[in-house]
Amino acid sequence: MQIQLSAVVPVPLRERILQRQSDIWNRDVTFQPGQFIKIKAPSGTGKTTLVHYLYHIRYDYTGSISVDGKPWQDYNRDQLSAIRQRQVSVVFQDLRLFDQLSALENIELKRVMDPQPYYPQEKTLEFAERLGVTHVLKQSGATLSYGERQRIAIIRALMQPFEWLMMDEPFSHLDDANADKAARLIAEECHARKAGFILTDLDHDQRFDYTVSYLL
Ligand SMILES: Nc1ncnc2c1ncn2[C@@H]1O[C@H](COP(=O)(O)OP(=O)(O)OP(=O)(O)O)[C@@H](O)[C@H]1O
Repeated sequence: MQIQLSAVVPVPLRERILQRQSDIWNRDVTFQPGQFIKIKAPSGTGKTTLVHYLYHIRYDYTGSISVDGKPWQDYNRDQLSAIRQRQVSVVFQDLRLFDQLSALENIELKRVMDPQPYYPQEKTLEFAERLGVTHVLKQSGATLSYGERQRIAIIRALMQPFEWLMMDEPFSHLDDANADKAARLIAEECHARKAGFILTDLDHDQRFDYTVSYLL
């Protein structure tokens, strides 16, 4: 799945963005299948905005974003839902866990609604063990620490099929050892599926072997 950005400029940020250099905003950029893409973005330059545009849950921009040659706007609701079920997985900066569900239920929610789940439930337990969150699986989302929430959201994203995995500052509340463990797992899963990976971060993340690095 190829993603093409053509002269994308967020409407609310137009003035600010056009005053500075960016490798992404107002440029023509193509993300090729399987690429590992680093997007370094100083605070407030629109990192989260970009991830929302790429997942097509926000559309207040000029220019266009095309997926396999077709603008996001031309996909209907069923097609978008199928893409989010099987082709694009995301970890938002605000993680979007349900407070009233347990950590395990949060991970399982999307998988159990999938008629052809990509992985069996045992995989959740294996990933939780690898990321050191087995002991919190029964805890409610509301009681998890932020670092635990990040690891649960990462596991949830890995449990579904994807051709692109997008993560918005996924390690911001993890210490180096835990971030390294999560990065190893993410890289393994992306490579096994020949999937592309897009990571946005404030700094120069060095945990992945990136194909290309952009400044937002
Ligand atoms: N709908 C909107 N209307 C006006 N301004 C907005 C809107 N959405 C976002 N902004 C502004 O756009 C800028 C970029 O927001 P965004 O959340 O994408 O930043 P970010 O780069 O992810 O920042 P951070 O690193 O702080 O998370 C911010 O200054 C924000 O206040």
